[in-house]
Amino acid sequence: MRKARKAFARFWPLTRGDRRWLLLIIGCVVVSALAETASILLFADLTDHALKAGSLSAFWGPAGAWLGVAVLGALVGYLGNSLAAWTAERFVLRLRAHVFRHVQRMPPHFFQRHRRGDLVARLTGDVEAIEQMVVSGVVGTVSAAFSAVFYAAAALWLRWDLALATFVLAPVLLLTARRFSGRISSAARDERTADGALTSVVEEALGNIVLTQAYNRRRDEERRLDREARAWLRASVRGARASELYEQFVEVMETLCVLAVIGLGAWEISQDRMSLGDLLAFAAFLGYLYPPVRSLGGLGLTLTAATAGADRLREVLDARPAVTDPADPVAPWPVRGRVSLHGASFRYPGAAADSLRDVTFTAGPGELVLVTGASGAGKSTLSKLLLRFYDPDAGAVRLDGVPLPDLPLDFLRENVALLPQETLVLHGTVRENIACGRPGASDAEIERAARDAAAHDFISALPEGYDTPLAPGTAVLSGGQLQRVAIARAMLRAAPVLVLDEPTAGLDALAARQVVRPLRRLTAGRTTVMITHDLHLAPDADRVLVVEEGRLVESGTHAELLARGGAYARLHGAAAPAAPVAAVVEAAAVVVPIVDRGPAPALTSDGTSAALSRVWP
Ligand SMILES: Nc1ncnc2c1ncn2[C@@H]1O[C@H](COP(=O)(O)OP(=O)(O)OP(=O)(O)O)[C@@H](O)[C@H]1O
Repeated sequence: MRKARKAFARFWPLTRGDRRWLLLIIGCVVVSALAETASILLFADLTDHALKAGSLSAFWGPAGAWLGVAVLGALVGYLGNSLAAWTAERFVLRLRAHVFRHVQRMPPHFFQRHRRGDLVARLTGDVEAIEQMVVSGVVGTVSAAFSAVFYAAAALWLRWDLALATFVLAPVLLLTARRFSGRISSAARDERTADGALTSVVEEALGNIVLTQAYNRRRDEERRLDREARAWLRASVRGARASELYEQFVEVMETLCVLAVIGLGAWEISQDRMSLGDLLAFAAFLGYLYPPVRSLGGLGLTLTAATAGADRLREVLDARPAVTDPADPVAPWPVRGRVSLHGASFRYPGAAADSLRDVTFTAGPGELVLVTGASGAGKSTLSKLLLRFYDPDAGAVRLDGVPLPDLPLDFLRENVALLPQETLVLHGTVRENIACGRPGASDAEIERAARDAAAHDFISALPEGYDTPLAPGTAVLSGGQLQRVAIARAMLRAAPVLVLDEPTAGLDALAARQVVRPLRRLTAGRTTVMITHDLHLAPDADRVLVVEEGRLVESGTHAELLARGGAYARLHGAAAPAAPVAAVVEAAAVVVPIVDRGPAPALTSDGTSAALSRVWP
């Protein structure tokens, strides 16, 4: 119960703005309960004066009043119930937006540690479970409490001694509900967790469909789904059984009570101490009294089920973003594009070792700095510090000499553009995918960016041109074409600083070559930090930095570092076998005009023969 109170206190503030509607709903509930009480009393009147006496003239008065009360009750009930549904859905909308806003600010490692499907389940099922507690729960409890009080008062007014005799049932109902709530709560928690796991399996299997089909993993995925579905089934059946057992127990108790009332009533009538109308009205009040008492008893059950959802949402909401906007930000200025790291060290939360150690370097306006190193050396981590996905644990990262934590995040990311390793596609047309670099850009600007990115020709050749719809995971464009769309997006952004994370990764030699020229155009005149294994771009760089196990071990031009014969020379030597092929492709491209021939083929084992076969078909 303490947990439920805590969960309630956490989410109740989100009803701000709707509380007057909640009051109105409760008002409607009270009027409805009053109308119901009045109609039962009118029914008693009709029984005693019209039915028993067989008098039609005694019928019209109470019948008219009953109809009036019924119509009023119906109108108010309709208004209250519609308002309640509207308020509940608004709450769900607001809570989901709140959680989504929070999740969107989470650092990259959060998404590596939470399964996507589980996050989806939290944003859907768990959000609704909390609504059951906070909005429907409050309305339900208040209305049940009011109804119970009215019907109990009416029963007491009719025959207080009979009423008291039947009220002994209430504590029995409440105690039973308490006993059941533990069982239902644990089943609800298991069900919510299983729901998250189930969504994750479906999401992961569909996301990996190529791997699943190519490696005949369909049976394994089906087995995984079956395992999670069975866990869900077990929890859900366990919960349903406990609820059903409780319901049926209450049902039997109520029957016992009604029988007792009829027995006592028959005896009272035989002694002439009660009229038939009064007995029927009394039985009706009891009949009306049980559902609200039952729902008050069941409130604990709803609360425990909702608490399970609240726990899962709290876990997400309590995760703190790695970085936040400064309380007192530096005023924006026209950025020149000098980025620097000063003794920066960084360890991912929960990791055993530093991913970057004491890294210092500066990239001046217009410079191209290439960062290379073995896999896992810490290159991508460097890009995360430059974009301020994380702050370093020691040292500082600066833009034009200003520490990044002093800048508004939006301003920083307007001025430092990232071209990430994976080509990211938004749900929208090709035009919208480019325009998101600078919302509000004109069609002419979008087309100019596409031309500069060598993307205009293949976009125009698409059946719907710039209006071709794209979506994450769809294969309308090849990897190289998508990369050029991403370059066009970055062109449009026109940020003074660019961070390119492996811009040619995952592309075959020909596709890689097709993005080199657009990349050169993109980086011209901007400060560029290019993270890459592809050392063919190194001679173009003003400086090459070599990272090894999180440390900056070498810095200099391509020629200087080769002459030094150190880490860079070793990396260059390791990359050497690919060089002649790339050179051949480059040379061939001068003779054979490069045209887009549809999606790039998958990389061959040596990453080269596919490219060659496309140049010399
Ligand atoms: N979320 C994370 N939590 C813990 N450790 C991480 C996380 N992300 C990366 N690391 C670790 O940090 C180190 C540097 O990783 P990083 O991705 O920066 O390497 P990289 O040089 O870009 O590698 P690659 O060239 O393969 O992309 C690695 O040892 C990696 O295991």
